[in-house]
Amino acid sequence: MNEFKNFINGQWVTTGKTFENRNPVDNSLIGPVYEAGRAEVDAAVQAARAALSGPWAAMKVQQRVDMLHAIVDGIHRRFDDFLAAEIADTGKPHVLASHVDIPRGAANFKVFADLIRNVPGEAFDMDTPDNGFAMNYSVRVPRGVIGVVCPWNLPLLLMTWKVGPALACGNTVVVKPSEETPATATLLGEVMNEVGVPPGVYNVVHGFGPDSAGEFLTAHPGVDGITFTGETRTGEVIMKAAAKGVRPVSFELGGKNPGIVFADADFDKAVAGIARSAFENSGQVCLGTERVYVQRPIFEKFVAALKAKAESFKLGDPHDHGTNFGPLVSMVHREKVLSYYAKAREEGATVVTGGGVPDMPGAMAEGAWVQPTIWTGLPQSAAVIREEIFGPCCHITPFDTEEEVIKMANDTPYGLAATVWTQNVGTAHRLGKALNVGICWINSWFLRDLRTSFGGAKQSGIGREGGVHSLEFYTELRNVCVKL
Ligand SMILES: NC(=O)C1=CN([C@@H]2O[C@H](COP(=O)(O)OP(=O)(O)OC[C@H]3O[C@@H](n4cnc5c(N)ncnc54)[C@H](O)[C@@H]3O)[C@@H](O)[C@H]2O)C=CC1
Ligand SMILES: O=C(O)/C=C/C=C(\O)C(=O)O
Repeated sequence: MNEFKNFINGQWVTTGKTFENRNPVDNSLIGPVYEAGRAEVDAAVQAARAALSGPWAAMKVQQRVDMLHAIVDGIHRRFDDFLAAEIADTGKPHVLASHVDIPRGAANFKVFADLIRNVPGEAFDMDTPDNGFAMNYSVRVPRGVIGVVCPWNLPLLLMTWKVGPALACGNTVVVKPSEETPATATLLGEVMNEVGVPPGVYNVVHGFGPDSAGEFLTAHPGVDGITFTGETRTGEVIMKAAAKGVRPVSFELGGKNPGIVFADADFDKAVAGIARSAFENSGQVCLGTERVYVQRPIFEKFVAALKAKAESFKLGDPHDHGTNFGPLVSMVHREKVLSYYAKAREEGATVVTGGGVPDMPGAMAEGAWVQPTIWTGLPQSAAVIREEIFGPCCHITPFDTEEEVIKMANDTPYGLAATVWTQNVGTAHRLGKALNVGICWINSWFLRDLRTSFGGAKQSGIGREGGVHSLEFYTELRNVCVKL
């Protein structure tokens, strides 16, 4: 049995209180997690603050870059350990975790190590009233101690997406992984020690949100900035905590993302693309598609083709390389998703496929499984078209004109991502401009260049991360004006 300790100042810390980490494949116990109380969170923040003026601060940029590359190598060296930990915590299939989660966990350090060595500053000469001149130039300094609050859907990927740039910029971090997925953040602590990252630079505190480690961390006055991915309502609570002391936040929040398929799209690619965006990671991706709009001439054919895709997924043991569909993250989350499956039926949806719990063999019958599900026939006001479900399901609505579909796609408080399928270049560019989202994919989905901006419009987030945009949050930009 594994146990999951807090990682504070380079040391493994237990506490008097534990909670259970369970494997959603069969609801079996993975092991206990030591919940951090106020004292442990305080110790982690103090350690992170002390590390800001220790050997970490004294490192030249190139030394920090080398250290980040050592972390990349460390993750690759322990690839199988990370893979096993992520699969156990989430139930996600081997094929997904080995191609997406763990490689991206390493890449998130590499991209920011490369960036920080190459990023230019700004400089302005100016004339002065005494006929002299002055020179202005910018320097970027670390923001300080960063509180990193993470979700469970892509645990290593999303945590390192924040920790990578934070460390590249010279900050120190206190990470609060999701209570559902404590393993890979903990394992990363071992890598940090193995490669010689100074104590206090990377800390991990385990626990829940309210009245637990999440709240204690985000309310802690020693935290200089908070980066968070998760539900919009949680973002509101964290923002209130951050208001005390006027600490900046960077948020990537919920979504209700549209997928739009025009009649001129490459049909097979569009079906495969929407199948991925609706069902990958069992629909537990904030960028995923839960609202599909298909132009009327191909509507029936598209519904039938997506149904066939949904019914072709292989559910089963995530370690089996043929499995491409896993359970939801927990029994609690399954209750939420199944409540929407019931709501869709109550609201009069046509259930094209799925809508319930699959028949799983043996111990897997105890796991958090749901069927991939497709609905049609509901009005835009229906709950499953308006609210984030975060499950493997989508509703498909027909549309006639570009104007009509833009209106429907934008009719949501969210604005994270969209995926549009068309072969008409004009349509593609017009949609790219008209959809009120942070990320618009054309003829693709989740195609990530880590140098690009990433984040959400409206209630889907605050700020952008990725490439140089991450520097805006993880550094203070200082202007130095020298009168010459
Ligand atoms: N990437 C995304 O956009 C994600 C969205 N979700 C959505 O959120 C729903 C609920 O999932 P949860 O895991 O409960 O998301 P959540 O937003 O409640 O939790 C995310 C993280 O925030 C922490 N947290 C919760 N309340 C907090 C508080 N008051 N102060 C500080 N930290 C706090 C949690 O412990 C966890 O580490 C899902 O059903 C899904 O709809 C969930 C996970 C990821
Ligand atoms: O590629 C990324 O950086 C992030 C992808 C997915 C999410 O942010 C999410 O599901 O929350």
